[in-house]
Order: sequence, then structure tokens, then C-alpha cells
Amino acid sequence: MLLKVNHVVVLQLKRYLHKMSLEEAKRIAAYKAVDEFVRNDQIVGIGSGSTVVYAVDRLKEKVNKEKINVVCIPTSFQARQLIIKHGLTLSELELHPEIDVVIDGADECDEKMTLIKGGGGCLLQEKIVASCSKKMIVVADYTKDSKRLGEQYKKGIPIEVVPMAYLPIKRKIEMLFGGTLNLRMAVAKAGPCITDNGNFILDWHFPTGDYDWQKINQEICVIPGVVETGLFVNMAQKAYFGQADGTVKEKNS
Ligand SMILES: O=C(CO)[C@H](O)[C@H](O)COP(=O)(O)O
Repeated sequence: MLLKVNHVVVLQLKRYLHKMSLEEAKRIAAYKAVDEFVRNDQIVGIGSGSTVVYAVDRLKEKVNKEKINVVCIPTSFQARQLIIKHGLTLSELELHPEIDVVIDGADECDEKMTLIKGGGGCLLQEKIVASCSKKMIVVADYTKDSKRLGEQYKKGIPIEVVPMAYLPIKRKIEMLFGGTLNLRMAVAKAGPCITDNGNFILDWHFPTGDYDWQKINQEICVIPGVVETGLFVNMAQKAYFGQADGTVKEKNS
């Protein structure tokens, strides 16, 4: 009995330490990106997800300490709330259509710097903001750094779709490229997950293989009803991955 209790405690401790090490990895990556890329008088895109929270903390510290002016463009409702909560200057693409740098997380980043994004469901606005930005900098922990997409991230490639078209899109992609697409379901609501833009998300579990992601992305995007994919090809210039040993690995395009 005592042995069993000890085993459970050790397991819980291990899980806790793993979580802590991941959080620390996210923090150091995000801090480094802000330190190295944000400068006075810049328009900065604010990504979405848990790692970006650390980037916004650091940005706030930097703005206070160095008395710099930074205008922030959010990529989601979450990012907008973060900007407001930190008392940073909030703007939008209509006022600032040209962004200097966007700092964003990723679900996975392969050796060519192709990203899977949208695990948090914010892919559309994230891609729009990244497309308006001179530089896209990725911040992530070590579990996101892969040679090939799908190596570590097992939840599939998110595809944002117009609700009425989700089933035909699912069938077309399964027929064209194989694999399966699952309609993402909400966690604290009955039914599907609804994006910030009122759409659904299909998560594509693609068959293992070598892909021309640029081509696949283009082919998926022309299917009527597809709004955007979470494939970010040739968009990110640099990625920072916080490591378990406290160092930060850098990857460049
Ligand atoms: O694409 C995203 C949200 O749509 C996030 O950037 C991605 O899911 C990574 O999130 P986290 O920093 O929590 O690991």
C-alpha cells in the first residue's frame, strides 16, 4: 500500500517537474526573442498561445524600463486581452497595416522552418498578421522543434473552414491527400469549437511522408469554404526553442 502511494507521488512529482521545465523553456525563449527583436518605435504583432504570454510580460518590462514606444497588433481575442491587461498600446491593421515584427508561438517547426499553427485555434488572424510583418519570430519550448512535421505534434494540421462546408471539405481532403480530418469540438460547450472569426476547425491527421507543404497548402486553400490552413510556409525567419537545460536553441530560415 505504502509502495503504491509512493509510486503515485513520484509520478505526480515527475509530471509537475516536466510541466515546470516546459514553462521555463517557454519563458526563456520568449524573453530572448523580445530582447533581441523589439526596438523603439516599432509596430509589433502579438501572437497567441501560452508562450506568447511570457513574451508580453517581457515586452511590458522592456517598455517600462527602456521607456520605448511600441504599438501592438493582436492576432486573436486572447492577444488583444493580453495587450490591454498589460497596459500596452493596442492598435489594428486598419491603422497600422505594416508590422515590423510579430512574435508568435507554434505547435511544431520543421527543419525548413515550416510551421504548424492553430493548436489554439487562432491560425487565421495569426497568418494575416504574419503576412503583414517584415519578420516573424517563433517562440517555443523544445517539444516543438522537429525535423519533419508530425514527428512530435500529433493533433494534426488545423484548417479553418466555413461551418456549412465542413463535411464536403473533410471528404475532399481525405480523398485528395489521405488521412482523416476531425471536427474540433469545444471543451466547455456542447458542439464544435468556434473560432474568433465564427468558423469551424478541422484537424487533419495526415499520413506520414515527405510533403511539399507549399503545394499542399495552396491546393487546400482553393477548396471552396476553406478559410485558411495552419501551415505557415516560408513565413518565419527565426525560431527560439527554450531547452530543458536552461539554454535557448536558435533556428534560422
Ligand atoms: O498557433 C497557436 C494558436 O493558434 C499557438 O501559437 C500555438 O498553438 C502554440 O501555443 P503554445 O505557445 O501554447 O504552445
